[in-house]
Amino acid sequence: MTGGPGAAGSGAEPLPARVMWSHARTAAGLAVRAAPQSLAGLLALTVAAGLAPVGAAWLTRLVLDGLVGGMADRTLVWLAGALAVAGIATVVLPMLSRYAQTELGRQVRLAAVDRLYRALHQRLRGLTKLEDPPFHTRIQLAQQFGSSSPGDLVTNGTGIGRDLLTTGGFMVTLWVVNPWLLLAVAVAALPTIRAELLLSRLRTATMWRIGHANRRQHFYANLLSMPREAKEIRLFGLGAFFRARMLAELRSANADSRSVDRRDLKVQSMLALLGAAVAGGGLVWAVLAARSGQLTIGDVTVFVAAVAGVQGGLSGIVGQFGAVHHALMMMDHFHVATTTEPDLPVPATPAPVPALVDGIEFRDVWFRYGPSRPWVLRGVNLVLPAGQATALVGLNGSGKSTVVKLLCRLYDPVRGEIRWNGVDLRDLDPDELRQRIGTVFQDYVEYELSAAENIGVGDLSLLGDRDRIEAAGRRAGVHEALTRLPKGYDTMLTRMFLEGIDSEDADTGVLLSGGQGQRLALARALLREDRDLLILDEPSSGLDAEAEAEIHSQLRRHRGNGTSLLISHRLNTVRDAGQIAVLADGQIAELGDHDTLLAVDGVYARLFNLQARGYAAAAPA
Ligand SMILES: Nc1ncnc2c1ncn2[C@@H]1O[C@H](COP(=O)(O)OP(=O)(O)OP(=O)(O)O)[C@@H](O)[C@H]1O
Repeated sequence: MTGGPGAAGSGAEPLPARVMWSHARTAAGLAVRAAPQSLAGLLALTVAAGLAPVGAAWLTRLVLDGLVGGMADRTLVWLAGALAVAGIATVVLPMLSRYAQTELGRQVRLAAVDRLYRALHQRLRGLTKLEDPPFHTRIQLAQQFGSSSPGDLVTNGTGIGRDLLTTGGFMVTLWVVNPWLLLAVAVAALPTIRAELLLSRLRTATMWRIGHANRRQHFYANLLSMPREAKEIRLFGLGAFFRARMLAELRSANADSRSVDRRDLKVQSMLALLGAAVAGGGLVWAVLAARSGQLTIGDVTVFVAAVAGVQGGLSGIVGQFGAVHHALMMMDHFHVATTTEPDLPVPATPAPVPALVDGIEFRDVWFRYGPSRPWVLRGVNLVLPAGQATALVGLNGSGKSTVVKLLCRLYDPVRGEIRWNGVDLRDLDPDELRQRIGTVFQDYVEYELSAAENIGVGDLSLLGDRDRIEAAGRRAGVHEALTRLPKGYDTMLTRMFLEGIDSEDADTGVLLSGGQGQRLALARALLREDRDLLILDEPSSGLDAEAEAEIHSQLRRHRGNGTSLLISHRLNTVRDAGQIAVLADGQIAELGDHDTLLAVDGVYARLFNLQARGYAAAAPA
């Protein structure tokens, strides 16, 4: 769904003229807002550059006819001087306008990229659309538009303006010399225009198809070059397998673009031949006409210049029109991405997010990841009381992380509601809600930033507060490890992206161990420890048993009466939680504290006893 005009459904079919115009206006609006002065300067240069060749041709004619016809020396000198100036302008003005085009293109590109990412950030506040493959391809094509097409639009758009002026001027010239030739040149240009439009559509449809192949190709290319994946790729001997898949994607993309290039070549060659035939015929006529005295020498030169000028101008216009058409079709992806309906509806005046005094209630919550996907949650009823730790346990795939994502309002329930202190999450602004939550996600991110920044991004207002960052590092049990790094907390946690530090020095960037990385993510969440809700989705799965016990006792001590949701498969780490909820078959199957659930002798008791027996069996006799 889109918010504005047009936008082809699949992204591959031609766009109606109305939509094209609308996109052209949007592009012009971008340029006007991005750099009004550069745009005004470029327009002035374009007019001058467009008319300079016509002026030079007419002056040449006057000079030549003046020479042959015995014009006064003084007038001839003036004309020759003017011709010299026009000649210089013909050479210099295109260079200046190219510079101005590039500069304006840069500024429009900046504005386009800003608009795209601002829109993505403001409209896509959940995950649904980002996880939708066709929309994701749209975003990629919109990014592609943002990085090159604004410049193309400026260059080709003003190029068309310049060539229109030049062509118009030479057409008038041809009209004066021989109207029939003007007609022949114009008619010869018509198939060119039609062919360019068709080719442009073909190119855009091909890019859409290639977009999918390119994404897969990049995925395989990354697999083959990223250190994280390298272990498995080497161990399982997957290099040749993934390389073959990558090359297959590349070959299919190549085949697609090759077929368009071939059609391009065929059509362009035919059109060039047609143009050459018209020009050649015109030249023969002009020579014969000069011989019979119908044309002067000046007429012949201006005629030759005009035929070349009109043909060059028309083919320039048509070629650039094709490029503009293509950029506007690409702009459709930009338009769709920047005007897409928000994935999380937010009321015009969202309710203020109240402090969590009572708790959070799941009321008959149903959820699935798409209309054709199976239900993950089938009527979950659960209260997370304020001031208490709730543990959520269940088998793999039972929906625990889904509950976390719903709590953070990364999706809305399909049915039912989640109430934060009595207010439906749908009535709240997701950003404000998230301000009140600290989370360690199961698939936490290790940013390619310094260790301090990796913790600091948990609360941007504390990014420069080294004391708070180190305190969080201490509580997450990662402080010692971080201080031992080559540059302490300022060490970059990457070996890939060493900007601003000594890339020659291997010690300047490091990779943390899995457990250390997890502690770092925990420290990031702990920076938000004073928030109303702390969610820990398997925060200690990578930690050794001692560290895990230590972290949980730290959390209990520091959180005190805070509200938290803990998810863990190691049930001994959640046995102290105020209540334990067991998620099974999309519902809360059991609820109570550890002792109650053991007494119930259900799923929890079975899992707990299984783990306990495992530890007992492993212990030395
Ligand atoms: N983004 C997604 N798109 C589609 N399906 C998803 C997505 N995320 C999870 N699922 C599916 O939803 C179900 C529940 O997944 P979820 O991650 O919530 O389970 P979990 O209880 O946290 O599992 P685990 O214990 O393995 O972490 C699974 O069947 C999973 O395949």
